[in-house]
Amino acid sequence: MVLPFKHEPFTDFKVEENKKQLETALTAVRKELGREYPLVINGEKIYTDDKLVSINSANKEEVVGKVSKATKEHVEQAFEAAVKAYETWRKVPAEDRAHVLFRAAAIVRRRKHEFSAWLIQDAGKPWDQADGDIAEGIDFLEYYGRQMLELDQGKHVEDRITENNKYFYKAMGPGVVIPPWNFAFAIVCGTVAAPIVAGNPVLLKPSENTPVIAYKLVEVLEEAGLPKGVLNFVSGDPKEIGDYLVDHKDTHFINFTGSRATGVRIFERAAKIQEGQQHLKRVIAEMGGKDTIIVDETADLDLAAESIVHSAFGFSGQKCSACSRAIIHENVYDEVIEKSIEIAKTLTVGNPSEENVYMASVINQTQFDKIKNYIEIGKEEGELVFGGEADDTKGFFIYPTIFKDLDPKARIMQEEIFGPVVAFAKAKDFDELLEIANNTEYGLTGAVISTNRAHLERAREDFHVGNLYFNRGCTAAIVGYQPFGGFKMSGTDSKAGGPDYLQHFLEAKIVSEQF
Ligand SMILES: NC(=O)c1ccc[n+]([C@@H]2O[C@H](COP(=O)([O-])OP(=O)(O)OC[C@H]3O[C@@H](n4cnc5c(N)ncnc54)[C@H](O)[C@@H]3O)[C@@H](O)[C@H]2O)c1
Ligand SMILES: N[C@@H](CCC=O)C(=O)O
Repeated sequence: MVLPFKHEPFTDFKVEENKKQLETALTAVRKELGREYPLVINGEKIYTDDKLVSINSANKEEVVGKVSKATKEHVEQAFEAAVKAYETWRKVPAEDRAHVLFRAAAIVRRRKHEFSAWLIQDAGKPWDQADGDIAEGIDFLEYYGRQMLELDQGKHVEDRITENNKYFYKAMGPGVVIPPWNFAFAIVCGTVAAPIVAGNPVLLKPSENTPVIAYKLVEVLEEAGLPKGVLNFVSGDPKEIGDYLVDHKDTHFINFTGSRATGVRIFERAAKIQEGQQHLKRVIAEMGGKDTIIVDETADLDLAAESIVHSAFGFSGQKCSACSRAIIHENVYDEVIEKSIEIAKTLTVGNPSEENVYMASVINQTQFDKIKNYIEIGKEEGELVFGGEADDTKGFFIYPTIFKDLDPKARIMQEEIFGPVVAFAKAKDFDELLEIANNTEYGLTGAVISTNRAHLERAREDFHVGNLYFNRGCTAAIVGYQPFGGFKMSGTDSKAGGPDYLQHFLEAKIVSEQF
């Protein structure tokens, strides 16, 4: 008997005891910085000479950890282990598989602050964002465990006289999980836990930016009782092993989350049948966003400004769901911009290890340079009304940046920046607000701030995004409450944390017996 799913509560760091616990965890984690981590193949820990070096993006000198790099030979060994493990793991009762996830959730919950501390170091997340990321990871474990118990019952189909029909779900075979760095615990946890609880062994290739926290998850699942070979940790350079993982004949599914460019590449490659391959690969590709908040003339303007600013600048805009476009009715345009600037002025930028830092550094030099370049493009395309500063002397810091008066077709209105930059444009009526909101190739999240019921109902039908929010920001979906995934070039709309997600990793079978 498991309790009904409820999402993990967030930690209130205004409570002195909670604050102390996180500070203690940060001190403990600092003592571990610079350690070396192995690959894990068939339960064996393998240290290689060649390493991925993960650095603290807020302090470039600080090495978080050095993680072994898999070669193609390691990947081959991992496939062998996964193929072998499939024969036994798929026959382990669903209840026992679910219990591995529940035990893992309990382990992470007990060590929550330690995991947050690792995320603060490895991914540059401020305290509240790190805490939210870990809570989401726990939610995925709890939610997918319960989903598996439910799906294990199969679905009802009809019988005729002297006939018995059973419709049930079975595992599909080993697969590959390729996550991004920005939800370095939650997304890794969810994209690994779902196929595993469904009975499929996994090869996990973490992001090269955040391999340490991914390794910590592998340790937890091992401690929770996951048999060897079911989760193989093959960190490495995607240029060396990425295609090899995707193309492999034993890959049954690729559970990818990341940029549009990588997702499309994987989607195309996975379609090609390799020698010895006897199945079609499934691709789950959750990709980028160019997410929009629209504000009509009836809106609560304080709510509008709050929603835009926090959706745009939370975790420095490094969320696929981040608001990077604000489209405002012309009657309230100036006021919403003024209010947004006033809120943006209050945001603190600094080292995420410190308390009360709202925004920290962006993940690496490449992202820093890319965002800076977009700020220069924005200066050509619109008017810079707030921020625009960047400083990479110690870490990769970009300050909250607001542009106004953009043409909807401008590059900073169309291309994913993945940084703390939001662009405002004006529209004359609700039709135009919606038209601009829909005019990108992405379709991930969006929000409408309005008190007009007809406008909200119109948006429900015509605002073409996978996650649409009314009178709130467009980030922070909760597992089991707002399943997550986008339309158009934002991906395959797999709806992570939703009731249909596990079916991506299962095959439905019918057995019909005649008496
Ligand atoms: N839709 C969602 O749910 C969602 C969630 C989080 C992030 N994202 C998107 O992810 C992007 C940011 O993440 P990123 O910078 O890590 O993306 P990325 O595409 O650079 O990398 C994602 C993963 O793909 C791997 N990879 C890179 N090249 C590969 C190749 N040729 N073959 C196989 N794997 C390869 C990387 O090592 C990493 O593990 C943004 O576009 C963001 O919007 C989407
Ligand atoms: N699920 C997260 C976004 C994940 C992508 O970066 C949200 O809803 O904000």
